Amino acid sequence: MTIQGQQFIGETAVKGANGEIFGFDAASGEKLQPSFGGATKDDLERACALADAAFDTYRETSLEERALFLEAIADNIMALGDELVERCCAESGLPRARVEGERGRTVGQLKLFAGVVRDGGFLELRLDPALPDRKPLPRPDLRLRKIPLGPVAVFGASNFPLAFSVAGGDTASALAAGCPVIGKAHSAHPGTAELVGRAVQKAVKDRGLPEGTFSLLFDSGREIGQGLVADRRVRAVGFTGSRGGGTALMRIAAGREQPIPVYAEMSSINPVFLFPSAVKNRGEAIGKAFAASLTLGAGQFCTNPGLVIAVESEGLDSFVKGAAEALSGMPAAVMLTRGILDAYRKGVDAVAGHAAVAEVAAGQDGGASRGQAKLFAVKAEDFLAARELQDEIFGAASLVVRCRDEAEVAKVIESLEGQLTVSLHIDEADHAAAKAILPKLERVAGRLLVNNFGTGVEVAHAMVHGGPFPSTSDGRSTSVGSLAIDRFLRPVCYQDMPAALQPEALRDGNPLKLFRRVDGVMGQN
Ligand SMILES: NC(=O)C1=CN([C@@H]2O[C@H](COP(=O)(O)OP(=O)(O)OC[C@H]3O[C@@H](n4cnc5c(N)ncnc54)[C@H](O)[C@@H]3O)[C@@H](O)[C@H]2O)C=CC1
Ligand SMILES: O=C(O)CCC(=O)C(=O)O
Repeated sequence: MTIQGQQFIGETAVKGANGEIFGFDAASGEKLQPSFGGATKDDLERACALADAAFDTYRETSLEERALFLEAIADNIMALGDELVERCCAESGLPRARVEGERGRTVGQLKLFAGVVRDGGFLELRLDPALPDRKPLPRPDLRLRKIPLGPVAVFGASNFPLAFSVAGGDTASALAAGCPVIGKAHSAHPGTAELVGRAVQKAVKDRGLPEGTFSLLFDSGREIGQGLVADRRVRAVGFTGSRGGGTALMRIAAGREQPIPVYAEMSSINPVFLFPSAVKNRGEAIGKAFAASLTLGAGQFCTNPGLVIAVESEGLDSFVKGAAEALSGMPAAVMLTRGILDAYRKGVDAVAGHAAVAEVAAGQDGGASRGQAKLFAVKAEDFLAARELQDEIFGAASLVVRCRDEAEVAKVIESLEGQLTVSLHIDEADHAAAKAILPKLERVAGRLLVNNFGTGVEVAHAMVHGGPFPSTSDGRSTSVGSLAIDRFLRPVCYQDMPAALQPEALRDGNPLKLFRRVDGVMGQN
């Protein structure tokens, strides 16, 4: 077994001396060996000092070198083979096919970012040559490139132990931007975190990069995570998790002497709008597809469809019938951790106990150790009067909001918090009605989908996995897809800088053959 209960501080692998952490088999609750130690304040200090020391060297690696590093991480993750898959399945309770798929996504996004780095477009190079004879005033020589922000703290997510964790999207985009990364491992999957951390550490060494390019710390409480966000050398934070956790980190970051951006992905209930013609023609089929999306991964997706909105009709009834039939055959599911199961049950009980809410469908009951899928319904007027019905229930629970008419649908939209996704189920006859509400929906969410559900985010150039608060802390960006790199960059302008001092990418003659906007014109010039 290569799992040794170690964290990584630069090139060293050490067991933390600040409390004990164990992984658990999510299905049986059995404690997994070995134990892990939480980082001490000295470990935190050393990881931050190394990251800071690595920054200036790492950020000036050639684009090719950086791309090869990302590809080396991907290769090293694959080389972990079955040990990684088995440990990850045990710690998360997720089935093998899902974990293998997630590993493919993780490796795929590292390779996508290798391509983004080689392309160089993310540097956004702009040159406005000097106009010494311009009247009434000459124009100076202006050259712009984007540079990385500095060391980034990445909090691994519990629900995607590979794709949103140690070498997940936030790490890949930060490293691609040129930022050293200090990971904060999630205690729900310490063994998985160690294995992946070792793969990243090996890539740093093999590619001859400064050791502080990557560290991974464990935290037996909250102190190390909070200390990371507060450390003056850390310049940005990536986080996926609860609203409480994300907003706590936002407060720490905002209270620093030099505040820093926190890119936190938090709660989203991903409203699904059912239009009259679509539900009339195929309500039952939409209901069945909805049930599949709702229960995917035990509902532990931030893109899970937690709210369904429609005008009362027979079509809506057939949607509920289709969903109920499909759900009735769904087994209760192992959840990621005991804490997440307890939070799910509490959330479900709170909704079930609401006077205006009725249960309309349920999955199979799996006893105290499994999460049972639930579908509830409420009248729009009652939904509008009860803000708490918009709270995310992390798991396979959803709420149908029955509206009297389109005006009531509009009121529900007005009441919505920011979302990662909004789905519209429409036929051609619904296009006019859909067009009427699209501008309102654009205000609400980062991704608008038609005749589908938000679960299963494609890692691509045009993807947006973000949205207004509280779905994320900063809706101007995405955490999935190549645009994610932009979160960890800032523009710098070099005015009248002598050629010898200019960054190579901005020199006359375009020595790196990159795309640049010269005097407003884009090209390889
Ligand atoms: N919307 C989403 O994507 C997700 C939502 N969740 C929600 O979060 C609940 C708990 O799940 P977790 O994954 O454990 O999320 P969490 O937010 O409790 O923890 C995520 C990470 O942040 C750290 N953290 C949390 N609060 C902190 C604080 N105040 N100071 C410093 N560090 C802090 C934790 O140690 C962990 O590493 C779930 O039941 C669910 O409601 C969880 C995962 C994803
Ligand atoms: O739906 C997906 O594939 C990603 C979901 C996600 O980002 C999350 O659950 O944290």
